[in-house]
Amino acid sequence: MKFIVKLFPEITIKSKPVRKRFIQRLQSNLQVTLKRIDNDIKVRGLWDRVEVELPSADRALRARAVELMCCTPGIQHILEVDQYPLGTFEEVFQITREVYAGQVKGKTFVVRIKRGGRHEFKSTDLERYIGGGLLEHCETRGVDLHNPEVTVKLEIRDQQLFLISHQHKGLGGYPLGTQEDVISLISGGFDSVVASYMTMRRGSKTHFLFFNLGGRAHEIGVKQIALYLWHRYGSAARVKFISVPFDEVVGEILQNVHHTHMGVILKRMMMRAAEKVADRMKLPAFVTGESIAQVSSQTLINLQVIDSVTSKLIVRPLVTMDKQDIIDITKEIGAYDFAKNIPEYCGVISDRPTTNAKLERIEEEEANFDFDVLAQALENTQVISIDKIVEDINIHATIEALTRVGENQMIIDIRHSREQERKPLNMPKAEVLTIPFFDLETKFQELDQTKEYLLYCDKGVMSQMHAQNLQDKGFCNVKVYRPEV
Ligand SMILES: Nc1ncnc2c1ncn2[C@@H]1O[C@H](COP(=O)(O)OP(=O)(O)OP(=O)(O)O)[C@@H](O)[C@H]1O
Repeated sequence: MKFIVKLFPEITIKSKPVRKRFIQRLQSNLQVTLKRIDNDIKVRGLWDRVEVELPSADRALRARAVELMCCTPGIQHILEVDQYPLGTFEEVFQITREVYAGQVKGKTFVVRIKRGGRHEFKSTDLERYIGGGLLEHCETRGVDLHNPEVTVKLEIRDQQLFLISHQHKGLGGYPLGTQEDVISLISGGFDSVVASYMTMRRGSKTHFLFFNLGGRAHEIGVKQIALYLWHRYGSAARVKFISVPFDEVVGEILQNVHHTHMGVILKRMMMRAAEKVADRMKLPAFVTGESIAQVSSQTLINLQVIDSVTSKLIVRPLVTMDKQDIIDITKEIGAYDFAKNIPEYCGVISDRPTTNAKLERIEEEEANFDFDVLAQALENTQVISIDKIVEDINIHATIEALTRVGENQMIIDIRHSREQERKPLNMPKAEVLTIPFFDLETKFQELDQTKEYLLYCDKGVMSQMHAQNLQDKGFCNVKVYRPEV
């Protein structure tokens, strides 16, 4: 089973050495991720494409490989290809008919052939032959050269015939690692999640920097979402998750800064800290999810005052985007339910925040701020490799995790319904409720509170976060269920 991976068109207009480097990177990214699903998958980078060959035609393997390639930056589309030795026109037609008969029935169609190498026929001759055959044998609605419902695609390279049976849309963008690394300031909300995704898609290894304003449950939630993004779109390269405890910085701001300036000053503190982190990692830029006027503090004047605190480049991929478009992207990339579920944790909720920050005034306010508090927060920064997040959360878990279900206990499977269908939790002896994590908080209150509930998810990360969250809200009858593996 073979795939032809077509490059994102912007790669093909690069100079020769740059294009070569990008193709090599795409090849190695695909190698890293595809080998995880089957060690015998072969990936070959060529001048105008990357070829991927699976060791078998197993359907599950094929589906996983397609899903993985569809989430890999740098790919325009993925062609699923069957390969045959090039025979006579009649043989080529018979093969084409076998693959396409069902697809062209009742539809208008066109045959398109791409040919490379020397042959004694023209592509148009073969297109006509096959088109005539399909017309005669397949109950089509006829040929339409301009707006066909189905395009029958063949490629001939030397003495090989490639028949494209399916086409999948790729992610576009540049192969991960072809652009400089960046650090994304991630709060777990819609905006920073989409901003992080956009820099990954554009080819930058994207590290995550989180300022913890809201305690352990917030941190687990943000780790979960960062892990999701990395796993799905960026796992060809390892990145860091950096967490800075910012509660005392917020406390210092609350005590010593006038309320109208708190928001801007908090962001300036974040930028100062981000600069130090970026310096340590020798990186030139960080990323935020701000967009003009989305909230009253995100005016151009305020953003300029925020920027002036650092010499690093602040990349704002969403700067002119509408909120609804941003939310739509989270749905497309599968991050909507995660982001929606992250509560607003910002402790610095300004009453009538300034929309017109003056640098002088901000600096006056900041003169009252004890910068040792910021230095201490930076001292306490934690850096972990993103692939160690699950381990880390489990090591530091504060909620008791049980391996068995006892009397008066019920399991709540909090996974997304997609996951529940894919891998049902089969426990005939226990009572299992299914409440996806995004409905949990509201539905939990309606449950019989004389019982104890054990939350279950795939890796034990979501269940820790939500159990913690419910306990913080005063529900003591909640624990985690983690079966032994
Ligand atoms: N706790 C945090 N940790 C890391 N970055 C943060 C944090 N809070 C805010 N940011 C960064 O600042 C940006 C603007 O945050 P703000 O809270 O003003 O807006 P927002 O629209 O709520 O953002 P988001 O939807 O990303 O939470 C965020 O997109 C993010 O990049």
